[in-house]
Amino acid sequence: MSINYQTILAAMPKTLAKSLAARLEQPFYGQFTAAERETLEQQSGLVDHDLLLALLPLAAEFAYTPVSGFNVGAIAVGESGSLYFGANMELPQQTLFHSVHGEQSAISHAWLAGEKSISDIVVNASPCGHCRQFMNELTTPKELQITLPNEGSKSLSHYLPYAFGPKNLGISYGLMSAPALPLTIESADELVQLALGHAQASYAPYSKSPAAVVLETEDGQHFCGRYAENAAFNPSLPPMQMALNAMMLKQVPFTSIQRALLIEAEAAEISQVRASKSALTSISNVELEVVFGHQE
Ligand SMILES: O=c1ccn([C@H]2C[C@H](O)[C@@H](CO)O2)c(=O)[nH]1
Ligand SMILES: [Zn+2]
Repeated sequence: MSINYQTILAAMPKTLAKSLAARLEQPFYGQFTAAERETLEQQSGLVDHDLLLALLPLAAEFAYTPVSGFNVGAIAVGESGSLYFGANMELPQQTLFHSVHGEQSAISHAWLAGEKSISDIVVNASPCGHCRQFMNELTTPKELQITLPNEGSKSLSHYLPYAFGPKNLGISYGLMSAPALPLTIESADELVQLALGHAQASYAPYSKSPAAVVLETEDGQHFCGRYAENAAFNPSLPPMQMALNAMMLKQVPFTSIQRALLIEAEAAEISQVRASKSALTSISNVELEVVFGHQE
């Protein structure tokens, strides 16, 4: 997991490569603030979607694809104007449903960074049906713009007509804009408290089963994943996948995990325990710790 920036920069427009090279001398974790985006625009002469499209090869470099070797890069624009990279992730020797798509990765990146909505998704391949359905959970299908290299910008409604979504199941809010879920745990363990906050912020309007994962590395870094449910159920993104994807975006090897914690609600409708264990065992020997909270 280490990116060879030189090769990527060499294939980019010269003005952008120069501007990026200066920025990449600092640590870079697939995120540009609105101010950094403006600097890139000014220095490269590429604006709006042209800049985002030109950045996609860099986003795709973050992918981990031991099965397909097909790297998808995506960029989500948050309401703050910040840019969030996303890339697809496959787990080695695992059934394919553990995979995270590039679009899901960019959206969860923005969500974990505190964004409440997304205006644009720019991606280097046409979003698959699963991703269109995942994005429809954001409940802004008319406003959400999808931009592809040769297709310009079109709304999600264009890509997903006759959509099935939260409203069909009586839910009026959506992913990134949902009320917090009630969950309590009495514990002085900092990792438990961190995971608890993410479980309360997780999105589970259909199963009412909040869940979050925190992965701790040997050098004390924490990577969090919140459960992101979907009205069509199968495109739901499990918390373990989101946490592993956060590690991937920061280019931290999975072998550095020293603690893995899952929090969910006692006696909840559904459980993430077995799926989380099965995902974790494909990349780590660490035993999953499970802590149950109480839903009031
Ligand atoms: O919209 C799409 C379509 C596919 N993929 C990924 C999933 C898998 O890792 C690889 C091959 O399908 O590409 C995405 O990330 N987004
Ligand atoms: Zn997809």
